[in-house]
Amino acid sequence: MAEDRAKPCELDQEKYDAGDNVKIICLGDSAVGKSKLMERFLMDGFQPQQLSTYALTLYKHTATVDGKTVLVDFWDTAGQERFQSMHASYYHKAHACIMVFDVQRKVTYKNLHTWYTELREFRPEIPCIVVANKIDDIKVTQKSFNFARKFSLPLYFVSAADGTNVVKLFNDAIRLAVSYKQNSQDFMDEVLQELENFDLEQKVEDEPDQEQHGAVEGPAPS
Ligand SMILES: Nc1nc2c(ncn2[C@@H]2O[C@H](COP(=O)(O)OP(=O)(O)OP(=O)(O)O)[C@@H](O)[C@H]2O)c(=O)[nH]1
Ligand SMILES: [Mg+2]
Repeated sequence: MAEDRAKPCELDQEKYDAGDNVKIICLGDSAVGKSKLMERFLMDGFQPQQLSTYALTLYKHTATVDGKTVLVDFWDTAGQERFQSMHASYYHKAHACIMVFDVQRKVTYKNLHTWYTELREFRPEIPCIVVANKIDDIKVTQKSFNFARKFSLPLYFVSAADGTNVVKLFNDAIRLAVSYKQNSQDFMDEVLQELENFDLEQKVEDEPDQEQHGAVEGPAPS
């Protein structure tokens, strides 16, 4: 097993052009739970392969979309906050992006702007899902996070710790990636529409009249 892990992974970008292979990248500050989310989803058969490049993990996954087998490469990285940006090759030929923040740390939410700006520099059109992770520990509502709405991005409330919405998140990300590769926006529209009516299942409901206030980024109490 140790031998497998030690093997460098072949970074052959050409393979992403082939057939039904898609590349999905994960962005977000350190410790928001990117790796834990991937591990949660891929637990029954994931194969992390350490690349020779530091701190980059490639998770291989096989999915079935509309009866067809799709090979998915999930790209995960660590410690970006030290460099504040990713190398261009990380974005190269990505078909979808999962952008994670930690609902317990506001700074990780604020930094979504930086991540999103960089993503769009390299990949202006790929589907991007915003992920509010760690909802197991805290009561949150959709209204608290306007970023996704502002950019018309789907927003998922998840927990890598208890598994809430993790399978849905990754399956939808895969479908979006495949859909993007096939040059169709249909599934993106479907997801956005579905999430418009998305209620935080069994989570706290806000009073209806708070809905119009939107953002919660008020000044910190002195
Ligand atoms: N309560 C709770 N803790 C979580 C959840 N997901 C991750 N964590 C914890 O958050 C910490 C960071 O998780 P990682 O998955 O390593 O974070 P990361 O985004 O991969 O961080 P880097 O690799 O440094 O970029 C760990 O201590 C996890 O146990 C979650 O859903 N709920
Ligand atoms: Mg990590």
